[in-house]
Amino acid sequence: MTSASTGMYHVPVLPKETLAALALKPGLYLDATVGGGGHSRLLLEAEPALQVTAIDQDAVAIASAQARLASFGERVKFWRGNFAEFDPGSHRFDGILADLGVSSAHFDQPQRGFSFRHPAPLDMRMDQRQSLTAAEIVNYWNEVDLANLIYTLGEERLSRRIARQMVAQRPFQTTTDLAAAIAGCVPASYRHGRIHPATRTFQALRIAVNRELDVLDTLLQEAPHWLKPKGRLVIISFHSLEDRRVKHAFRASPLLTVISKKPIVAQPEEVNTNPRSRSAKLRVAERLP
Ligand SMILES: C[S@@+](CC[C@H](N)C(=O)[O-])C[C@H]1O[C@@H](n2cnc3c(N)ncnc32)[C@H](O)[C@@H]1O
Repeated sequence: MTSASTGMYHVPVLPKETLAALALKPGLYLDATVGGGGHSRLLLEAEPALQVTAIDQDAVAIASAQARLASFGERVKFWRGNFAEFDPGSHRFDGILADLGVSSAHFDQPQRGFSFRHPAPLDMRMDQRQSLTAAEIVNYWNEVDLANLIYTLGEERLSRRIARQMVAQRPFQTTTDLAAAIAGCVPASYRHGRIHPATRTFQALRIAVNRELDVLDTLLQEAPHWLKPKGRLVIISFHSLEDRRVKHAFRASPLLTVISKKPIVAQPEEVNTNPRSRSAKLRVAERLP
């Protein structure tokens, strides 16, 4: 699907696995990360007596999902904001889905600054109402804090060297300038590796700008309370920092029983057609009766 209004498109990962994990039935579901509406659409099509509350903090994503899900009318309600700040009021859900992180649509909008393949301001905010941007971190944080950030959130072993280079060459205006500086300070073997040498640093910046681990912790704490008895909580994550948190929170929650002992991953056919699925890990838990 390409939405005429926004051009946003997102192929949902683990589609069959997500539907199975949610154990769909007539009722109310929460899509905490509606994005382009791919997963919500699958849910709405699979079960005609199902309704969805759809959340996204990104205005472009909400507009795109509204266009994509328009045909379902009143069966979908939208809320723009961070899932960590969502208040369900008196509603309780039969299932909650969170497909974490950024969507391919974010990378398809070069001006948002998520990609180092196109020159753009160092932005990286999913919610453009917030004030912290990647430019502020890159241009104002001290070297030690930058190195720690790149090491912990990017799992980048050359974090110190990259931080030193960033401080020496700043201020940076654009994504491509920053990526070139990083590529220029790493050994040649690293430059010719499987991924671009700036990939992990960009991941770290994005996670920090959007406080992705903090808001995930809040969601993992709150979401079990938003479920009906036997309601399902399904989280799809894309790196080990997130997956570890999901695993531990599910185990530690007195309200949940773990359904997936091991994370569910994509089949080779899906990885071949949707590269984003390669690192997807789905975990599912159920609210105790
Ligand atoms: C991977 S995409 C979801 C794609 C969606 N499942 C689909 O099939 O189209 C993640 C979306 O969640 C949003 N998002 C990420 N973290 C969020 C948060 N803490 N609160 C609200 N929305 C968030 C992003 O803006 C993005 O649009």
